[in-house]
Amino acid sequence: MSSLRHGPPLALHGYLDKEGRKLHGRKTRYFKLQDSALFNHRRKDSLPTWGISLIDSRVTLGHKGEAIMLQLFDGKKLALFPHSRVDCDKWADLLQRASRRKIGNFYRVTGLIGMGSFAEVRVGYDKTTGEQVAIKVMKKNKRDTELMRSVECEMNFVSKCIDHVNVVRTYDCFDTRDNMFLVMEYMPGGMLYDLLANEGYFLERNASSIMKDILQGVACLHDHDIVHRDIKPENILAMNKEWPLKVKLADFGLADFVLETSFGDKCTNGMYGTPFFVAPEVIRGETYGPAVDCWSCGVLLYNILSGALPFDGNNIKEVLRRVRSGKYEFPEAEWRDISDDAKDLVAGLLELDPKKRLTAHAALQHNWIVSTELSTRPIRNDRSALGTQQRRARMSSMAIDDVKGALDLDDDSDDGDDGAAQLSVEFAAAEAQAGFHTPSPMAPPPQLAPPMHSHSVPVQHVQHPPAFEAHIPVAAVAAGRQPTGRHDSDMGSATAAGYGAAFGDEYLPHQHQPPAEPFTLPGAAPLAHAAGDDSLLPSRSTSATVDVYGVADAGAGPLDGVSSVSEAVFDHSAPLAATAASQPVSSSAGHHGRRHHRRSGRERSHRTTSTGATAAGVASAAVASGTAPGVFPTAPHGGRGGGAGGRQHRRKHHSSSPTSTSAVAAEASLVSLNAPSTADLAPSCSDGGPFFPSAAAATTAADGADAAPVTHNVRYPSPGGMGVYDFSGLASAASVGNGTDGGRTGSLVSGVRVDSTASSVDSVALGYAGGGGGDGLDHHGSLVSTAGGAPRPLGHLPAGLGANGLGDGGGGGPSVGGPAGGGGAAGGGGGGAAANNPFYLPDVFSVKSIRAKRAKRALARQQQGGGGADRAGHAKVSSSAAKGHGRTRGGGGTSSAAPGGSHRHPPPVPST
Ligand SMILES: Nc1ncnc2c1ncn2[C@@H]1O[C@H](COP(=O)(O)OP(=O)(O)OP(=O)(O)O)[C@@H](O)[C@H]1O
Repeated sequence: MSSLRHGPPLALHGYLDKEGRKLHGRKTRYFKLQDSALFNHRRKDSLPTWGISLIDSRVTLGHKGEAIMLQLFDGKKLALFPHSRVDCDKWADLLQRASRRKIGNFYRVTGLIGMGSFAEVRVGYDKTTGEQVAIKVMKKNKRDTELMRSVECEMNFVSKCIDHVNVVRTYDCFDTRDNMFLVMEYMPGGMLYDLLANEGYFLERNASSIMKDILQGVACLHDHDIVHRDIKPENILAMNKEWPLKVKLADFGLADFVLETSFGDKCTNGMYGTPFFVAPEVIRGETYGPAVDCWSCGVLLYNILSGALPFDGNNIKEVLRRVRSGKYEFPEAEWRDISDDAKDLVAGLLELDPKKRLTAHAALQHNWIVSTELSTRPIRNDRSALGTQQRRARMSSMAIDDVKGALDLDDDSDDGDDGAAQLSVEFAAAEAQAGFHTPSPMAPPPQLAPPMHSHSVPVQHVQHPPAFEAHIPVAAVAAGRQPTGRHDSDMGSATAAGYGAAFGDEYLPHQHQPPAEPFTLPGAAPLAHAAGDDSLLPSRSTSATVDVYGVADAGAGPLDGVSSVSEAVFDHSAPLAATAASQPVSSSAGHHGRRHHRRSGRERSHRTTSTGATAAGVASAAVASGTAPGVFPTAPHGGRGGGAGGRQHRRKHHSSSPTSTSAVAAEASLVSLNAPSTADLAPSCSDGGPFFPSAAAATTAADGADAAPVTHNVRYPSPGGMGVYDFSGLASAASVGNGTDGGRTGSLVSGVRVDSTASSVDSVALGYAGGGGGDGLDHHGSLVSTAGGAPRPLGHLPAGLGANGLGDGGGGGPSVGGPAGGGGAAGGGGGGAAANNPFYLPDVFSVKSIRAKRAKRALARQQQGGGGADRAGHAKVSSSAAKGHGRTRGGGGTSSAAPGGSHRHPPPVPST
């Protein structure tokens, strides 16, 4: 019996007759019900010819109880004839249940917590109990084998319903045609490593209790014959933020079941893992068992205690070679304060021979774990490198200095391993997947990303010293009403599109409802300013810079859902707010946004390198300031980033929709703001923190028209309020674009840079929809919106790693190019790569020769300065591809987003 709250995903397979649409003749087809999706196969073992979502469909019995009549939410009908009465009842029952398996019936979703390589995670609430939950949304892409495998793994794991205090619980699973939703226990503490990174010093006692939690979780999995295979910092989450920390294992995207062999071993195979943490037997290509997790625990323990990694290197090849050798040291500088017991446990876990390695249960009995008298000597090692940003930046900077060398690992003299040839190819795949690249010798080193907002807090209104130019990235939440006028009553706001971001088609309600009134949050004064429209700019006497980043993102109730999306740093926000308050919020944003967007569409090809007044095409955005996060639904059809592609798509499928055209306008009519914290924005911010050198701006229009280097002297307060990030040289480009992709529109809400000193829109700055595919219509005609990547100030991305993409082939981010041209440039070409995200590196690698080939190609393309790679490491979009994509029109300005490739082709709508 399933312990999932709303039952396990539904499943039923079998032959049914289907009535033809035209001739009313019947055909026998093999149908597979997969939770709320129904797939039609010609034969049992053939691939599906189409799939439909059953959510909100009507299921009735017809033909004297021998037929099942399906009326899909969009009115289409389908008649199915099971081959027996019993079958008919069974199918009818399950299809009816499937029609109600909409996650939105049970959970309410709010903000974005964070994004991984294959999924995004959102906060939500159980509608019945009000309990906070985390919802992992995995957008399926059948052609992305890595992704699908990950989905399957998670599903398999869910079926086991592990209930252990050190394993993140899975409460529910909804498997729809396009997405899989995992409802999990919410872990408010976030990633363990982020907490540790802030620890000035550390006691062994603390480390021991953390390790005990981890080992207990691992032991539980092993008891259930599950091997996690991806134990790494990202996958250890904390319940709380204060000592004593309680931590749990999360993320079963690589988990597998071990099977008993005739020798009595329990093992599995497949080369999966994360380079620093992977066990040597995995790299050797052997079959392996649960011991691989123990090895990873050893790496974690070493890392937690010393702040360093036992197997490190300048590139992945080097790292893996060291892992394989199993040789590591306890350098005196880092280990002098650490007890022998601790070292002994590390050594037991980092035993090269898996048979001699400590098991999780044995490790739990180790003296260092059970002892109550551990050393109380403070360990003062620098753990700042453990922080997520630092680790990701590190990963992204791990360039392959010698690509060929990496490919020829088997030539290494110290490495006589037979599997090396195979591995060498895998390295390439791994590196390509991880977005590794070969930097140009001229390129400055990649820089850390500015503060992110995985766990965000409400915006605070603060003042900065007048002399100080502040950079204000603001997420423009793509939201608004759906083109069809549908509205989710449950949301109580016009944020349906935002919801779509998280829930795709299945979440969006299909009833017609009167549109909601725009609302304003208490304490937040909205400013609507249309990009490029000087008349709407606030007049300020002091120098200030406002950058608005747009992100297609999920919204939710009035306050929910916004605080997690964005970040804002305000300079002189009071006058801004004052001006804002006087602006006609409701429609101006949308109106101007549309107008500009259209204009941009026409003018796009005429744009030149001019950086002034290039805001056209930018989603009009409302900027809020105040003490609360603000959401400002404004335009009637607001909240859509980009537009042209969407419009075309809509025309194609929904030409009758009266609002369809206007709905596509580039309107970021909602804006949410939030800042890291009050302290983060404190006026006392001063130099002393990380300070990055200028990077040469490199912006290139996607259509090859423009290059718009803009030098900003922008500084950005660091999250700790300790210093500033310098975004001098931040490349900026007007960049709004859509990529249509097989019927999905990847749209991009763009950003605006307003420089009030000049009293004009100085340039449009690089919003990005995070490559998330942005908004679009699914094949149901529902507005869907892939949550975009979080807004990030750009400019320091390594070449070729432009877009902050995580989505599914949407617009990709128009990126602002990194320092060194190449694919990452400004929405130009590679910038539009769907998911080439240096900060969310898919650091998983696998043995797949086909992928390796692709990776090789990707590398080759990257070397040529072409497109980036999608999240699976496929080379996707090159400049030329961007130019030539017929259905993609960037929003204009100095660049447009690349088309976002062709990730997603929804299955055809069935002929009914
Ligand atoms: N149950 C949860 N509660 C709170 N936050 C969570 C939960 N699960 C995941 N997160 C957060 O969501 C973000 C994305 O998680 P996810 O597991 O998708 O990716 P990841 O582990 O960062 O990367 P990868 O996909 O490569 O494993 C991370 O910041 C993670 O801390």
